[in-house]
Amino acid sequence: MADNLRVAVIGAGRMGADHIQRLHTRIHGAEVAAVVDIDLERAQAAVAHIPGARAFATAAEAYATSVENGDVNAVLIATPGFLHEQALLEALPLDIPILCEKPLTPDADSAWKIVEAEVAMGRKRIQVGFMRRFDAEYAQLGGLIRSGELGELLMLHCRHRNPDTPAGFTNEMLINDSVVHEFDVIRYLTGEEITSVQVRLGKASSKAPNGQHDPQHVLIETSTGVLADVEIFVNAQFGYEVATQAAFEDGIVDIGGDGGPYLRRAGRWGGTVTPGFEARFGAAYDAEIQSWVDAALRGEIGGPSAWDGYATAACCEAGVEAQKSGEKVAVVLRERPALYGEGAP
Ligand SMILES: NC(=O)c1ccc[n+]([C@@H]2O[C@H](COP(=O)([O-])OP(=O)(O)OC[C@H]3O[C@@H](n4cnc5c(N)ncnc54)[C@H](O)[C@@H]3O)[C@@H](O)[C@H]2O)c1
Ligand SMILES: O[C@H]1[C@H](O)[C@@H](O)[C@H](O)[C@@H](O)[C@H]1O
Repeated sequence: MADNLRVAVIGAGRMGADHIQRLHTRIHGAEVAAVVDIDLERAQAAVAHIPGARAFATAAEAYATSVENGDVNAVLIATPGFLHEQALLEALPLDIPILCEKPLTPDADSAWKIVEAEVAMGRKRIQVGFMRRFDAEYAQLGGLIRSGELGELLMLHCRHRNPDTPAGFTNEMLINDSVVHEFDVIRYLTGEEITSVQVRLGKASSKAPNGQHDPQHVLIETSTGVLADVEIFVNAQFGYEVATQAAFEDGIVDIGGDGGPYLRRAGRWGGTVTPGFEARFGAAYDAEIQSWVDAALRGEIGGPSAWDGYATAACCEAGVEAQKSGEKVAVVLRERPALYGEGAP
């Protein structure tokens, strides 16, 4: 096993660039060896300040000789979600560690193909970028749920608000690019699979680009009947907010509220609004990628697996169907392969 991960980052857009920076400056045991972007100039700009790193327009070129000679021994996929299936099927046969940004893929069938390909290899190579599992407050809430000190968890009320959406963000992506985080974190917090999803469309914001009905109200049920509601509001203008209130038999817990300094100045009080996911989850991304690197150097994965990617993709598929029908749609999962063990998600 290598003592250093030499990572090829596929996709140098907003998230890829953030991961490149983190791998280059803050993560121990890893370096950026190659950056691939269909926009070659963007890849070149991304490697300009990283000695030894090379830029390519396609993953195939980056893998061609460099995997064989050890120049590249890990892959981080940060292309848009609808391209992950192709990127994963190209990277998996290399039999090297893969961090795939969420979603694994946007729908259940394509995600299952990835699970099948990994199962055929016989070892877990894919970690999915559900970084909320590495956020300190979500981890504390998970600890409280598992400890039982507030009794049983009964309900979760989730707010997921983004300032605006990038070009090409579709109505389906409110579910399979955004609510996919809640699907994963609800599974992680409760330790249960999700059994149904319903979506209610109410009054829409005039700020939502054509084709998007924003906000939406998503109702989720887990296998023991924990109910979660999510306000997904991706053109909320004011800033970024991801917060959850958990109702227990013996108490209420809030996480993700505005933090930071509370300022009083010139007759006013308040603080600053979080502008985006980089600021809200910066520490969680660092912890997530460090965990991936540490585990990869031991030949393991250090976070959510392809099974988690598949289970959430099945929820997304149900959610997209529910957007259209307004009905409660059941989430039916295939049998969990032995490779992914048993027990909590
Ligand atoms: N975990 C999180 O909180 C979080 C935050 C943002 C984005 N993401 C995820 O990261 C991924 C990328 O999102 P983004 O916001 O950076 O998107 P983006 O559009 O900013 O960047 C995507 C990049 O991929 C490149 N690209 C497109 N097709 C390519 C191909 N075939 N080969 C190589 N490069 C190609 C584009 O040129 C672009 O530079 C998505 O899966 C998204 O869901 C996760
Ligand atoms: O890709 C982004 C990212 O995953 C953010 O964490 C989420 O808040 C956004 O809704 C999504 O579009």
